[in-house]
Amino acid sequence: MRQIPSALTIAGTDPSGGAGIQADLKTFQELKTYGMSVITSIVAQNTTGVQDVHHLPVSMVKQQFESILNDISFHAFKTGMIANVDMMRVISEKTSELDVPYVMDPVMVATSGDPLIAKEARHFLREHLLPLTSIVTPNIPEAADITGEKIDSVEDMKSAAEQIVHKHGAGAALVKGGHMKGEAIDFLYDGNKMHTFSSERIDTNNTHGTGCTYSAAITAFLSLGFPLTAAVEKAKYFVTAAIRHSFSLGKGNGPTNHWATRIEGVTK
Ligand SMILES: Nc1ncnc2c1ncn2[C@@H]1O[C@H](COP(=O)(O)OP(=O)(O)O)[C@@H](O)[C@H]1O
Ligand SMILES: Cc1ncc(COP(=O)(O)OP(=O)(O)O)c(N)n1
Repeated sequence: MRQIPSALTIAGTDPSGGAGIQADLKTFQELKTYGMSVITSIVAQNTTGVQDVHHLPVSMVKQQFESILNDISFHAFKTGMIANVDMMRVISEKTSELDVPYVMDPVMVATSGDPLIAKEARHFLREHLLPLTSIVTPNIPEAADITGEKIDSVEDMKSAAEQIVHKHGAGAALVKGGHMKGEAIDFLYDGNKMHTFSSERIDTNNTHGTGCTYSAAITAFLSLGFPLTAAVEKAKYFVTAAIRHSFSLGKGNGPTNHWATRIEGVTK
């Protein structure tokens, strides 16, 4: 008998519930995956931006991770906001001992423009964490930061995806086109082949937490046993439905709607 699918997220919090750990756990739940979490930073944020951040001591991040590792196994895990090099070092040490798919959302800056990780942490992420991933899911500014090259076209997106795998050692790279105009096109390069996932662009500003939700959905589908390309295809469908049913909340960019994806039958 297969165990209940389970997944872990290592990330920061969002009290308004649209991004971070909260979005990840809602996504796992919708996709019938038992969710667990290691909190890296407590972020005071809402739909308008980030008001304050408290990074947990690295010993506490390590202890949370060990509490899980010493007791429970899981089928896949993801990382989101990892604020500094000390936290990244601990996470990379533990990750190199694991043998389950690792999905990295290389969170750097919130859509509001507020930085979420230290500048010097970007270098560590690129050098030490990326090579441990099964897949990394950068948006366009994040992909440009990793490769050091501008991304202005779909050709640039594809080239970034290839470089992130061949030059920087990621297992696979999904470069997301949410920040481009026109269709919402993402490119997955798996080391051999380029795959394209596209949807119509939905006319909404309520996209807070889309990257978190997408990477959490990929993690959930991997924990359910789907191969990588199928997991991304299903996750794209899931995040598109969540954006289609996104709603106004607060004074800024509202969240995607994890629950409403049931309306479209994504989670059957
Ligand atoms: N307005 C939109 N309509 C449809 N899909 C979108 C829209 N905005 C973003 N997406 C999709 O949501 C996912 C998250 O992408 P993106 O916004 O680039 O990431 P992030 O939230 O990390 O900045 C991608 O699949 C992207 O194509
Ligand atoms: C705690 C935390 N982690 C990540 C983000 C960024 O979320 P993302 O899904 O990239 O989308 P935006 O919220 O930036 O639209 C965050 N805000 N908080």
